[in-house]
Amino acid sequence: MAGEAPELSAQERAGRPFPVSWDQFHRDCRALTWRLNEVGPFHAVIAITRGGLVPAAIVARELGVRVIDTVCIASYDHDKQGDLQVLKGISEQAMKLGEGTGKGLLIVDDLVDTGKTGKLVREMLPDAHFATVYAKPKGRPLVDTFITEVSQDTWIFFPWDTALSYHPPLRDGAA
Ligand SMILES: O=P(O)(O)OC[C@H]1O[C@H](OP(=O)(O)OP(=O)(O)O)[C@H](O)[C@@H]1O
Ligand code: HPA
Ligand SMILES: [Mg+2]
Repeated sequence: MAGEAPELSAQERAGRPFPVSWDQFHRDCRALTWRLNEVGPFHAVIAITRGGLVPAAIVARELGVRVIDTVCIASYDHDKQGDLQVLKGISEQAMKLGEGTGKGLLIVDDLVDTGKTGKLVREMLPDAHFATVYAKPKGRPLVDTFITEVSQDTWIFFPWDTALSYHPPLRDGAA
């Protein structure tokens, strides 16, 4: 409709940028593993793709878990969330390892934001342990273990989505 304000993306609504470097991400994943080590052992890691693949690899390496499965979900088109689409479910083998309910399985994702993705996976594996590296308040109640909470109006920029670029100085003309 004419004159109607354009819909803001999640990133535009999220005023604060929170850039994360590879180093920082690796450190945060290791910190997550320290906590998870007290909860396990786990039979398998279930990565929520695609963002969960990176922390899942690091966590599985640290915990000595060699069985890694994926649940493939698409929801955000860049930074706008649409309907959740399950492109691939959990494998029969991993389901068996989790006794059909996810017992002894570790679900890993990079973050929870609204919690919609996490909720869907929890419904598939109600007894699994759900871990994320970062959590925003709306999604936080869904997560069993996480490392850093950021405010709901923060947008996390992951190292695989970003590149080094010039940043102008804060003060005009200081360049
Ligand atoms: O808590 P929510 O509001 O559901 O958002 C969190 C999910 O959104 C992102 O994934 P995305 O759907 O962008 O896909 P990707 O992992 O392939 O980037 C992120 O990796 C989480 O999986
Ligand atoms: N950063 C990157 N991807 C996301 C976020 C975020 O803050 N929220 C949902 N998907
Ligand atoms: Mg994701």
